[in-house]
Amino acid sequence: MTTTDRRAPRKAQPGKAQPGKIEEPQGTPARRAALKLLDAVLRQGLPLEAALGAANGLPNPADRGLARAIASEVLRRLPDLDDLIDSATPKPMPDDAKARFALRIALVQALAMGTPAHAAIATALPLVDGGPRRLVHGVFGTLMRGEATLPEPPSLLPEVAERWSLAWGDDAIEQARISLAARPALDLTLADPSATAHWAEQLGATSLMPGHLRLDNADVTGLPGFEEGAWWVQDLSASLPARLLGKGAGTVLDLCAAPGGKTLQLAAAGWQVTAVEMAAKRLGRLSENLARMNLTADLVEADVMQWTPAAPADAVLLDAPCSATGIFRRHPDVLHRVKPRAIADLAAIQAKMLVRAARWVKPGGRLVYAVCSLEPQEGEAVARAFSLPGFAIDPVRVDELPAGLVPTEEGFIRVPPGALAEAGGCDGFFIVRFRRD
Ligand SMILES: C[S@@+](CC[C@H](N)C(=O)[O-])C[C@H]1O[C@@H](n2cnc3c(N)ncnc32)[C@H](O)[C@@H]1O
Repeated sequence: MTTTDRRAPRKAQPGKAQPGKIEEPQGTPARRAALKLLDAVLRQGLPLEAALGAANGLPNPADRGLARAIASEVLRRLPDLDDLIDSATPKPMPDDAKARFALRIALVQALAMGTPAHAAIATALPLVDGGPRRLVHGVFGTLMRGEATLPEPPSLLPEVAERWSLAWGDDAIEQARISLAARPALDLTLADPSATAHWAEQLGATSLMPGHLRLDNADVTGLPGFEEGAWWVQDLSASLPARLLGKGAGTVLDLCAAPGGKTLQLAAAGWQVTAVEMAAKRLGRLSENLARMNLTADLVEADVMQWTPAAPADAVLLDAPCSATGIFRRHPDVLHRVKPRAIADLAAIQAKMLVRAARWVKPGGRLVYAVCSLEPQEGEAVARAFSLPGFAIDPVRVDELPAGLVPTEEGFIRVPPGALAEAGGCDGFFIVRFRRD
């Protein structure tokens, strides 16, 4: 971790203390915010990104960054942290006990983030003020004295390991654990793939296929090419669906479009794009992204399940709303929030959306369906169940993929956990392309 707070907790300054109010150690507000974030994800089922806006009104950006880093690290290591806590408590603490949250926050810092143990516990204890401070202090002390460690790589939540082991095999579980520990690289997509070598040199990046660059995480806005709109941030896997439609050949409907990585790709490839998105705020971001890149698309704020285009299109890309379990490396909250029931509900919506999208494809046109999900119910099962007359799978060719990825026997792209691990990995994805007679 790079965002740590190694400052020892400081006592309140004498002149500033308010009568009757116990001053908190410096650093506690960030831990309090981390607690709120974890509560929002684990108890309310909110995405961490959504909780970040709602849950912490911290004025200091460094504190906000620290709160987010602590919460993310807890989510990466939750099963292992809980095993440690359970090994040191006389009777099991409820999952949602504040004491358990405080211990998770203190332990993850001391054992995985390089925070000195005394600072980790001193800043976490106020989270249980008026409650079991002695218990929290005692459990933390026992574990520290016993030189407790967290396993590397972190363990997956048992229910996720079971689900993915059934879908992708035990080796994929090991790979998923390794990718959970690693910090994903920063991937960029170039507006002009023919300039890949030029930008790779400018940015000191590697490239896994034309139009793709990979570099260590960096301050994006400070990189060469940002201002002039030479590239945008997009995981390699997320760039594959739009690539399957090739160079612009008429009109394309980009359904469920924001924040617009695929809209940008399609517009840059010369398509006449209509981007449909129902979330107004996200559509605003798409519009800003287009402006920075100096690209154009018709933007429609609408629910794909209600909206109908004025005319069919030469191509339709449906990047359907999904569980997003494929992006667990950057967003470990998905591992905890996404339950089998939600996956089944999403799969039902995706199947309906795909049929709707298909009706808007001109004869001779193509349809791409994609989800950033590692759940076969949302990917393979939706593709196999799709049976509109006149449509057939247009199998993906190996030369359309980065070296190391191959299409499945059915012609799908399935990016499982651990794909391209030696090159730095990529998000889990499912993609299928159909052609209409
Ligand atoms: C996976 S994200 C899309 C990512 C996007 N295609 C990109 O490349 O940047 C799914 C998007 O679908 C939108 N969405 C969900 N249900 C929708 C619906 N019924 N109609 C339109 N948009 C929808 C969500 O607001 C979200 O922005």
